[in-house]
Amino acid sequence: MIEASGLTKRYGRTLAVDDLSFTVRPGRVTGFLGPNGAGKSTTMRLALGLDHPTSGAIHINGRPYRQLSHPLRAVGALLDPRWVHPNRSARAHLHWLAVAGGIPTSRIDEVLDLVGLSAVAGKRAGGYSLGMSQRLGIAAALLGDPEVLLFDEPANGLDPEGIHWIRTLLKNLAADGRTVFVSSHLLSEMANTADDLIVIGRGRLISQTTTAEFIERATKATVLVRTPQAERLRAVLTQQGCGVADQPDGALLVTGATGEQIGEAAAAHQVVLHELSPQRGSLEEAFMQLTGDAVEYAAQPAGAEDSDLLAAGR
Ligand SMILES: Nc1ncnc2c1ncn2[C@@H]1O[C@H](COP(=O)(O)OP(=O)(O)OP(=O)(O)O)[C@@H](O)[C@H]1O
Repeated sequence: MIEASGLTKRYGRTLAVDDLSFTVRPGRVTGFLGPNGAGKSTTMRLALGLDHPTSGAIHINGRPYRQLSHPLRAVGALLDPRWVHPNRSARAHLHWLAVAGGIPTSRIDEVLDLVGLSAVAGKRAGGYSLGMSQRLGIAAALLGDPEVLLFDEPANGLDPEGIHWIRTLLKNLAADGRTVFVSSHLLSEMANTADDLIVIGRGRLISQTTTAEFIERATKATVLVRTPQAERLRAVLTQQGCGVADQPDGALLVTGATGEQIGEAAAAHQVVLHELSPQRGSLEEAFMQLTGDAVEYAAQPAGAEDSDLLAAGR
């Protein structure tokens, strides 16, 4: 369990984390979402005792990180995959961590196997790709077989097969009863993996819900209607309090009623329908609607990557 209460971190004039309160429960994957610069990494660093809150607190299993008696066995974290000494092999790096953390060295081969690095475990980490470094970082996080796991953007640098692998791993870790807290600036990545979502923007909490509720609430349901009697239907629906917007091709986009309700209203007023199709906003739209005003860095459209465009709320 991870609990933040009134967590605040100020760097000079920047309020990186602003009065955040949330709970991350065991047995579930919790996605920690927000555009670039929202304060996700800062929150994770505060959780791991790598920085001090300006005010408020973040506790792991009821205590601040620094007061945990066996921190490596209680919490595993992947923050920056590139912090490994470049001349050290994956095996040597994990050996060093195991000895320092009082973890049996027999665990090294288990975690190397788990992350698929056994074949390259003797090679120097400086030659690893970003994806391999991510896997080594995840191996290090799992070394102490911890109950609580924090991963900062774990899919960074992974290819599609690697992304699928990390999704399955996160779900399995949660199914074991662990607390799994994973940051990402991409909602699409989290929507398939996370059971719960904590969404922040400019350091503040925007929403904490289950992923299903978030999607349901944030995507505004609309119904696309085609009829040769558009004016008549518009009058009927407007009278019932629906929103009706004209589409360039003559169709109507209706809000405030389900397809069923629109169909029944049309039948009651003898309006012929040619099409009645419920629309669902995309997850990215939902995320952008929620975080659009909370964007720290607005990317330039020219040459910007998709992820930057998303983060910039475009
Ligand atoms: N050590 C620091 N000194 C000064 N400002 C900092 C420091 N660390 C973070 N910040 C600022 O705090 C804010 C939040 O940054 P943070 O890295 O936590 O966001 P993030 O959500 O993790 O973003 P990203 O997705 O880009 O990693 C940003 O404005 C950042 O510039």
